[in-house]
Amino acid sequence: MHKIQVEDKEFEIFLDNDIINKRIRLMGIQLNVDYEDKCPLFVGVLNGSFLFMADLIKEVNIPCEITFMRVASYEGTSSSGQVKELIGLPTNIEGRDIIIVEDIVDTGLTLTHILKTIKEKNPASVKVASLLLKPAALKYDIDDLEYIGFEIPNEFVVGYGLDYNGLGRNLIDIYRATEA
Ligand SMILES: O=P(O)(O)OC[C@H]1O[C@H](OP(=O)(O)OP(=O)(O)O)[C@H](O)[C@@H]1O
Ligand code: HPA
Repeated sequence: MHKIQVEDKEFEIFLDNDIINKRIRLMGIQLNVDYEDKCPLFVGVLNGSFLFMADLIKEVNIPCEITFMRVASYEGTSSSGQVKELIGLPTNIEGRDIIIVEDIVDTGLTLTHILKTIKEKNPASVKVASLLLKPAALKYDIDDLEYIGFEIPNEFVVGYGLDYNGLGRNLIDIYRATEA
């Protein structure tokens, strides 16, 4: 089993880059079908979504626009319970079809906050594309989670944009912590 160390934590390989890219290709195909004849605005949630957004958008061949917002709630491996909006939405989104792009939905706190902010601005529609979802960790009901790459167990993961204390985002594969 391929193991790595990030700061004080040991991780083992969980999803390799090949599997991630195959799944993203399928997600792109689904988006091309669902948004045919539309021009959606992809809203990436920084920092974690930057690699997923880059790879997903390469699979999208309909007209579309891309923007980013930045929020933060995690300290180490746990949610602080508060979502800080560090960079807000720069674009007028009234009447637009919005696709929020997240790397992971864990407790759902971040997404709940983002959905509320976005819906207040009267978009035509809002859906979420998240590479990862931890169903067992969800504490909020989220109806708009339309495109999920992988449902994963309630374990801390790192790599492919996801960090542990700011480290590990550059790993091309996704790893899981070997212990809590
Ligand atoms: O469902 P939740 O429990 O809210 O967790 C999910 C959020 O946590 C991570 O962001 P983080 O706050 O760590 O910021 P980052 O994207 O800069 O890593 C991740 O990118 C999601 O946005
Ligand atoms: O498992 C995780 N890993 C990295 N960042 C996260 N943010 C929420 N859950 C996670």
